[in-house]
Amino acid sequence: MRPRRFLPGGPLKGRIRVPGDKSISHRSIMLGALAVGETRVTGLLEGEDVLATAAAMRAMGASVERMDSGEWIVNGVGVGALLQPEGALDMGNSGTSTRLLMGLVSSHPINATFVGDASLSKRPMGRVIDPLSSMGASFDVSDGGRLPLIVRGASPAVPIAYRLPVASAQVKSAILLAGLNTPGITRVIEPVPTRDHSERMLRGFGAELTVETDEDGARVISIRGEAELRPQTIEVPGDPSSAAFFIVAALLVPGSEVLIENVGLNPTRAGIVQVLRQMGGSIEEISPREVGGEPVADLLVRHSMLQAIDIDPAVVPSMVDEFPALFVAAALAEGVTTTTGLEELRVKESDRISVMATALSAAGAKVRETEDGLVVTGTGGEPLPGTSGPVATHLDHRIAMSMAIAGLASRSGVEVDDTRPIATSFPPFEAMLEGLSA
Ligand SMILES: O=C(O)C1=C[C@@H](OP(=O)(O)O)[C@@H](O)[C@H](O)C1
Ligand SMILES: C=C(OP(=O)(O)O)C(=O)O
Repeated sequence: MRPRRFLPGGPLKGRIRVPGDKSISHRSIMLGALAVGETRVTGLLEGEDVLATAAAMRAMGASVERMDSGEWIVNGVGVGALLQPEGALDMGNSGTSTRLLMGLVSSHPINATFVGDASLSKRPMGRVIDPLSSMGASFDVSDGGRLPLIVRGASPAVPIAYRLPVASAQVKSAILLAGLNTPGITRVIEPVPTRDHSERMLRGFGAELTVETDEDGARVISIRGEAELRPQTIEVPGDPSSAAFFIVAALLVPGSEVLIENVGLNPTRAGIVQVLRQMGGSIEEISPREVGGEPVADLLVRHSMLQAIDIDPAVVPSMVDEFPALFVAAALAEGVTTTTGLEELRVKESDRISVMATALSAAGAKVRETEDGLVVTGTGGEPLPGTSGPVATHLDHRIAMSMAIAGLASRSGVEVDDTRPIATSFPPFEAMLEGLSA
């Protein structure tokens, strides 16, 4: 364990550029590995989760290399040509790697064993096993539907039309990726829209993919297999989920003014910006532009007095990973912030509702846990008292970073029990924080 106490240290000032988007980075490597020829990726997130995806694609035959310039070169094998991996695929802490790769393996004539760390081994995989089984794949898995498990791919797999029972981009993407090597049309019906990077990128790589809206307003995504993907040159925009920690920190610490460059603002991801603005946060978008087929802007964030709100559950999918940071913002807002519809947070790297309730309470915040959310009574801008001992982060990077930010907005600091998991999604987080506090 690597514990650290995060202390209040005056206003945050300066400019930063957060690392590349994690969702887009995973998909760049996976799709590059399925295209014949050379895919070039700049701005790739070099976090442990994405490196787990890279290692897995190498184990299945692709070449994935980092150049000295920082650019990544992927030479793919072609859809249908993934090789039998020799050992188990170690997914580390990464749900995205696991679920999306289970989809890929499911329609290839190979078997793969998936293993992961203690956090990932508690997370539900039944949500992808069900649809992938209907496509013909079979699974050796314990009753709970958790890692470790073996996927036995089907060849040929059979196309399905599947209505998502949970709002999950990972489940959607697993099915679409399986559809790449499945003859015919594979369809995913998505009643609640989730991040659409897979759709955008599959199209960009040349797959035949359409998105329609049915009479009930659900998105119907259809992909034709067996697809042929063409290699691409990709520039990965900055990760809004990583930017969120610095947005919240700058809003909470008096006197702060921070420019965060190159932040991806895809509408299926940018809910946190919208919600913090509704709370009165000053977040200005500068030079809006397009990077790698995604809307991007620089964000100028200034300290603001936040007002509590009832958060509309309809925005949840567009900020599903940002709730731990949002809870910290709510803890210093004026009034009572209510969140609902957050059941999915309980099956992330940790149970993010209950872990944040415990951690914020330890720091002196007033929070009440409900079945599907947290009710937070804010201090009205006063710093939180701080913790006397370490708060437990349960191998969850977003809990560690959220509580680090809570420490900046406290009187005596917040001690985080383990900062190592931060490297899964945001290796330079602590260095950037120090740079802004200096
Ligand atoms: O598709 C993706 O890249 C992701 C989807 C989300 O998971 P769910 O689909 O499980 O909600 C999100 O929490 C995760 O960080 C990344
Ligand atoms: C939920 C997350 O990631 P994953 O599901 O890929 O582990 C996250 O990064 O917050």
